[in-house]
Amino acid sequence: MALRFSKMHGLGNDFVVVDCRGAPFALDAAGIRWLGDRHFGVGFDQLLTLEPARDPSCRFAYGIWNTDGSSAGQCGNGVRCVAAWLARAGALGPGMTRLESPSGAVAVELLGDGSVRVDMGEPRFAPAAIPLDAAAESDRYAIDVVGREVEIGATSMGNPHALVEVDDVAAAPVAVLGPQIEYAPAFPERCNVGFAEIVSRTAIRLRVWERGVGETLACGSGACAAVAVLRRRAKVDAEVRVALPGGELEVHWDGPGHPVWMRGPATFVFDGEIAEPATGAASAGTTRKS
Ligand SMILES: N[C@H](CCC[C@H](N)C(=O)O)C(=O)O
Repeated sequence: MALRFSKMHGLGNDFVVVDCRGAPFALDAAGIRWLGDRHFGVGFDQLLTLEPARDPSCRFAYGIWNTDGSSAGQCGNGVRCVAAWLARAGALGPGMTRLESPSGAVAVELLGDGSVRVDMGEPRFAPAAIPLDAAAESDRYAIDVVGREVEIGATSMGNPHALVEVDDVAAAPVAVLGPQIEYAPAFPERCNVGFAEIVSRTAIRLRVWERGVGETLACGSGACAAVAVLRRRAKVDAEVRVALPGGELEVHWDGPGHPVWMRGPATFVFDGEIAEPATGAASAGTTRKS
């Protein structure tokens, strides 16, 4: 059966969006890996499935899957695309709307310039909430990464994030240290890994190694996590421009007791449909991935 989808992106963090409001998504993890394969399938950083809400305070729900077939609790660039997709379908009007992410409700608002503002909820710093294996909550942790100590900050935006401060983000060892921290024993559910260069109290540069994906051109929850960790260290102000390889996000956090606000674009690329390959062909296309 043909699978209909929309290809979208938020600052080059790209998505396949599938409308599952009428019928549940049919692909298993191997099928998701095939769909996410840029050579044998469509290709995406995340698959987003639009679903009926279970929480009565939310209009719709969305599911998030990484290219390795694993699921994620939050996706900041993705939720902006979900909102834009629903608005194009006539299902979302103006004003704030609550949407149900796998880790709870977020609120979205489509702005007149086509950008989307999102209440991403409060960052959670308690180690158990991240989850991070640490004796006590701190704004710095020294974790063991393949036999040496690396200093990180950590928080949950509904998904786990580690943050490494660097002097020069262009030279940061993202492809080496990213996967090593993603799989460090201190993170029992692995983590997304941000590398942040502080430019000023209102601007940072950020690259993110995403759990289950690799380095992406942008990571919305990663941008929120970076600002939360750096603000907790009193290194940035409440309003921060986050420059990612794919473009810029505005992030605002007033501190404990307040949600993190994120604003950025949501872009349609094309609508399409693809036939599922016969069994075997799908897995053949994914064996090259670890
Ligand atoms: N691209 C997403 C984050 C995906 C997170 C995912 N890789 C995970 O396993 O948590 C964003 O814009 O926030």
